[in-house]
Amino acid sequence: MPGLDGNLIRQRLADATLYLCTPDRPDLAEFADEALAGGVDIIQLRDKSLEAKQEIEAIEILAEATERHGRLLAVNDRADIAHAVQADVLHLGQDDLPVPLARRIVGDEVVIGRSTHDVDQMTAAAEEPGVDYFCTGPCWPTPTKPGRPAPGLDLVRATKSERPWFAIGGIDLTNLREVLLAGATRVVVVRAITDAEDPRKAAESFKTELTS
Ligand SMILES: Cc1ncc(COP(=O)(O)OP(=O)(O)O)c(N)n1
Ligand SMILES: Cc1nc(C(=O)O)sc1CCOP(=O)(O)O
Ligand SMILES: [Mg+2]
Repeated sequence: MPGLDGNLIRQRLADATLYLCTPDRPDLAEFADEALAGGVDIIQLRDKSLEAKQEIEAIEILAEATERHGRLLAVNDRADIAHAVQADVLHLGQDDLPVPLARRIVGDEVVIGRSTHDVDQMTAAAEEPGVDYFCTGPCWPTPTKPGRPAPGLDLVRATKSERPWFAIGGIDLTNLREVLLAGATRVVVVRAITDAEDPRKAAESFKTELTS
């Protein structure tokens, strides 16, 4: 099955407001289905404990769900896996593959995103050729990324870009308003949906606030 056309991927990215990263879990198919039904626009398998074979198996579960819901599938860190599974999105942090090298592997159709943690990184990601979107964070220190210092909402306030960008880190339904007031219009979350008793309802609540 061929991957999605790059223009369609970029259109979906432009419209995306809610991005979910999830580890593998026993109920991954059902969880992804609920989160996507609730309005998650992009879903990424983020699980550092998996070997490549298990990672691909989990990504294939997400691929089935994102295709059915017409949403985007993201792969973290691994350009080779993103290419092999025909993912829509590859996400790269500051210590991951340089963007030009990743582009050689995934080609031009796939959207590439970057993590940024200070104003210099954010400014670079807003300009760097080959970057389609970037994230700024963490907004608050988060156990999901232990040891990563949080630039906080000051970085969100400093961010201005024509490129789509997402705030990340420690965001939940109790502080989402603050993130939006600081200037973000898109967010990435992990625990706020992965730990929710009802992931569909949690995603719906995010979407309601993000789109109102
Ligand atoms: C959408 C999104 N934003 C940020 C990250 C973090 O990337 P990175 O800094 O490379 O850290 P790891 O996730 O690889 O631990 C992300 N994965 N996705
Ligand atoms: C994976 C990740 N990257 C971050 C960054 O700042 O780049 S913060 C983060 C974890 C976000 O998890 P939660 O929503 O559970 O706080
Ligand atoms: Mg990474």
